[in-house]
Amino acid sequence: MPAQTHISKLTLTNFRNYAALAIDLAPGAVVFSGDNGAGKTNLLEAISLLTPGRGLRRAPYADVAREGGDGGFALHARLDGPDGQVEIGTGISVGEGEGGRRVRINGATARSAEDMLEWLRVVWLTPAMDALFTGPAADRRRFLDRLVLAIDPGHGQRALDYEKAMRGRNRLLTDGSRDDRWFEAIETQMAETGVAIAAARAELVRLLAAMIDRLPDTGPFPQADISLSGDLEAEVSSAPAVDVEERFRRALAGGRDRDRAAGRTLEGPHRSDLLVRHRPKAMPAELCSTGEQKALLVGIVLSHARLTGEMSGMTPILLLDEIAAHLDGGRRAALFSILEELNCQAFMTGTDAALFSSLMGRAQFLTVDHGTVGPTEDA
Ligand SMILES: Nc1ncnc2c1ncn2[C@@H]1O[C@H](COP(=O)(O)OP(=O)(O)OP(=O)(O)O)[C@@H](O)[C@H]1O
Repeated sequence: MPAQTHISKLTLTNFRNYAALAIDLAPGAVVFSGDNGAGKTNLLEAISLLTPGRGLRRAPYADVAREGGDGGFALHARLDGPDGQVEIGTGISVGEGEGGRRVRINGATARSAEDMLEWLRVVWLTPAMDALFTGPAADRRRFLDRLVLAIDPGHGQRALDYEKAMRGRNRLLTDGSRDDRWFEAIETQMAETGVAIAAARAELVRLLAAMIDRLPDTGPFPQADISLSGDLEAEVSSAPAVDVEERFRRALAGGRDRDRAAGRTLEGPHRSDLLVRHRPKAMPAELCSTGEQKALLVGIVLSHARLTGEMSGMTPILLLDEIAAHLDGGRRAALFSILEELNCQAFMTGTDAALFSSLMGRAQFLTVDHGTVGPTEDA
């Protein structure tokens, strides 16, 4: 079993509705309760920004800096892990723009945000993800690419590199460029990164499917069958990557006229989709009821947490926003016992602490009240 990593102290400065906050946190389950708009999700968002990317709301940094503050914000966590304590911090300073996020680890400036993954993994589930199965494929690709970080911390950068190259190609297409050498250079890069993306996704799906199989088949969180729709993802599972790269590069070169007419690149990993089926019902997830979709998603996210722990050797921090509201009593109890088995620090939010009453004595209960956080009185 992976060693537990948990946040023992969290500090927020000028972040959302918090001017200055410092809270001590216990390992295991932590329940944030409070009124609507009190700042519960903001706390989870702060923790989610201790990983690369834009956090669980994908908000511009200008939005997360406190209104009425100086335009900057800072987040800081003390982690207790298998190798002792580590301090990680991030934020932007006054006057720095969107690209100005800094990361510090034990006081030293990190090379990139990816360095945080060496110390901390964060897995989240928010109400915004309720539309994952019915919403646009782009959301599922983004979800999938975040899952891949469990097995490959370099995946985020690779996805950015591919996007950048593809935008360059799309510009050539819409400009009507016939500069074959430019096209070749960009397409070679797209083939290389695109196939690496497809290979990482295919591997993630293979490993995650094995974790999902470990969910009890009659349990409250049904097993899902997951697969990928993309040609590249299918090809890399059965052919050497160099061959797939060459095939993709030729397809891009041969597809220039078609893509010129469309005004964009029509083939590549930016078009593939994560397909999810409810196994017991043998039905596509998007046709399931709202509650069934939520239960499927919880199963996938918990399986992903388990995979992250096994691959990285440290337990991820789980952020489960408004989780209790969506689950009946039986499912809540099942969730709590899986969380205990996973041995993760798990932050859960809700307007009503009573929904978590079965965790009494086994969790830290904190009340969030518009910029302050303190122990929940009747917990
Ligand atoms: N940049 C900001 N500066 C100051 N306050 C902000 C900023 N961004 C958001 N807020 C405030 O934060 C509050 C929302 O916090 P949050 O979304 O964490 O609430 P919540 O407790 O999760 O509520 P709910 O139960 O309704 O989901 C709102 O009152 C909002 O006005």
